[in-house]
Amino acid sequence: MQIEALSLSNFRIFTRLEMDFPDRLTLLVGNNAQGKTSVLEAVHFLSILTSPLASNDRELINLLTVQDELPVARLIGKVRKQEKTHTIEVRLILNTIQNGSQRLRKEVLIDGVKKRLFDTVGFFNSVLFLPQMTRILEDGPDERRKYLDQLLSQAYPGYVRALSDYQQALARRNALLKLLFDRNGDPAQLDYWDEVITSNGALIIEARLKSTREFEEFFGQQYRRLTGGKEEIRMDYQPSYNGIRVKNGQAELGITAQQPEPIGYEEIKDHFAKRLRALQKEEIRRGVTTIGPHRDEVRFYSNDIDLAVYGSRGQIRTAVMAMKIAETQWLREKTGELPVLLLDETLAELDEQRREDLLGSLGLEEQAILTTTDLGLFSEDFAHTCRIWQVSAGQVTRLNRQ
Ligand SMILES: Nc1ncnc2c1ncn2[C@@H]1O[C@H](COP(=O)(O)OP(=O)(O)OP(=O)(O)O)[C@@H](O)[C@H]1O
Repeated sequence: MQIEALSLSNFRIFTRLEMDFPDRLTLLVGNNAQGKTSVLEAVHFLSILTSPLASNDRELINLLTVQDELPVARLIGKVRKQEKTHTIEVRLILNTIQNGSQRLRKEVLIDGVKKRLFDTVGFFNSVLFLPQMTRILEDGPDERRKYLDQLLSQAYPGYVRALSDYQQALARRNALLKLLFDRNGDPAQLDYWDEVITSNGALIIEARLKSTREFEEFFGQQYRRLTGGKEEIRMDYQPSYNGIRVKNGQAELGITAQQPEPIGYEEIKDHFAKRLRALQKEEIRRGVTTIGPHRDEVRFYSNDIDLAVYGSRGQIRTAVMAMKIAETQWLREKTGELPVLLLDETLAELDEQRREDLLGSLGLEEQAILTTTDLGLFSEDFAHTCRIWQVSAGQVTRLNRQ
């Protein structure tokens, strides 16, 4: 999998950008706040049609353009996949509706043909590493669920659709729970939404359980390698309907005793539905759905120590680096091709040995795009193997002939 060229208009700081990339290594050099990360963000956006850096897509539209009558940001990637070249075009269109408020519409075209968003996520694969991604391990369960969802959306067709249907149904079910409480209504009205929630929820949980187990192997190998064989990593997916709560890094028994983990779709759905029924009265009283994939947790343990609670800065940094390398390998297994690796300011965070390890393993097979404020972090030999672009105030200039 490769990206050959990128064209942006009105995306973030770029009113206009045209770039091309070689098969292997590209280095984006520039001072802070010039647009380097935004190039990586744009490439990754072509994979997952969302940005881990923005709370909503509107933020991605160039601020000056937002004043236009019909603001549009456009991203076009020429990508190579299974020996064929394709064009992915994404348009972010800010429509003003009757009451003056604005609504964002997202359109995707592959090779000039409009496609449904669900069908295009994961058409092109990339792995993005940002220094702030240590948050996946350090912050609350939301970050880890988001991480898993974005990873899985590239590998499992149908995952994004199940997630979107689940989220919509969840909002409707929560509204109905409140209504039933206020009006003392008939709880049988919940049956339809319970079916939608449990059928989509079971798909999501099944995919998450399965992929966590598969991914753990790749992750474990990389983590062992980066810690000189001293540390093991374990991932633990904890469905909320099992009633497990995690406190201070310890799994506690919650609403019910821990059930053996169901494995297949039917079993998960059945188990989830039973728990929902058992909790019905309580949920009507609280007006909220208390179990389901939106409340599930995934924990990471290094030598049985919960990294979110006890992980040192260095351990967490190493774990995230291992996680990203593992993602490329896991995605290769799922899709048959190596994804494009996007590394933002990665080297500044690493000690010299790890820096050399990483650079030594880069670009041998996959295509990688790296950013840096300091070209001095790279050896001359390494820099010679890269195409170097200078990024300055939303403009790019090619610095060498690579
Ligand atoms: N929607 C937008 N419209 C215009 N400018 C934006 C928009 N979103 C972000 N910016 C600007 O883009 C710049 C940040 O770009 P980016 O994060 O890509 O920089 P960078 O070169 O990676 O910097 P650093 O080295 O600090 O990470 C900032 O100046 C920011 O204000």
